[in-house]
Amino acid sequence: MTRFTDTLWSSITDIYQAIIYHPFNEELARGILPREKFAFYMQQDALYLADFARALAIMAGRAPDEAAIIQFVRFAEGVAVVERALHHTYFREFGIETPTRQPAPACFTYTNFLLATAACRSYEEGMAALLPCFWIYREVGHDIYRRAAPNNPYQKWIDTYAGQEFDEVVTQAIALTDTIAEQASATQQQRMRDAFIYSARLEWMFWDSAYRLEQWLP
Ligand SMILES: Cc1ncc(CO)c(N)n1
Ligand SMILES: Cc1ncsc1CCO
Repeated sequence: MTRFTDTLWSSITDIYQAIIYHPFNEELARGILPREKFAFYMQQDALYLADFARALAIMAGRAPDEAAIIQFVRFAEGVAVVERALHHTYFREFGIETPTRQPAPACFTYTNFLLATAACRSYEEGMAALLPCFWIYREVGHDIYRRAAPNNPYQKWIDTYAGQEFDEVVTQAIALTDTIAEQASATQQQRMRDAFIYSARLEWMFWDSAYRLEQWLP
């Protein structure tokens, strides 16, 4: 049986390919991504994850039953744990004492899309907007893990997203999305598809932004 989420994934295969072959991820896998670009990415990602956790917490407040409330609260907690472990390790390594407080355009666009969707659109759309954050990172993590150069300076990042723990969380997020979609109207399902695609595009933009060390103009 084809799950709703299978059709979501099929709709972003071109975006996913663009992500996998983006020079940021190619160079990260080969261990030759300039440290400056990874540091930029990490700083933006710290801002991103804080808002991602907020969006998950909003969804917890909107969830229709206890099981879903607990799921979203756990997701939010997991994000905070990863944020602390991963980012603080790399910040120490890069000698970053005060991480930036200024989101670059791609981060700003993405986090505000997630927060606005979680808060103001339907619960179904909120779920669909949040799903690529989980799912794309698992696939990218696995893909990079398979082709990663030995002694990769970014191995800890790769292991986080290629690991079993993250895999289990992502499987739960996909299952929850299918449960929500089963009860959704055709109109809501279409809105879920749209939200999923927007987030997938914004994922690509986030990596592209880091690769270009994107700044506000003006
Ligand atoms: C931009 C972005 N999307 C998704 C994840 C995975 O949670 C992350 N760390 N950063
Ligand atoms: C999606 C995601 N990103 C970092 S941790 C995590 C799972 C939170 O439980």
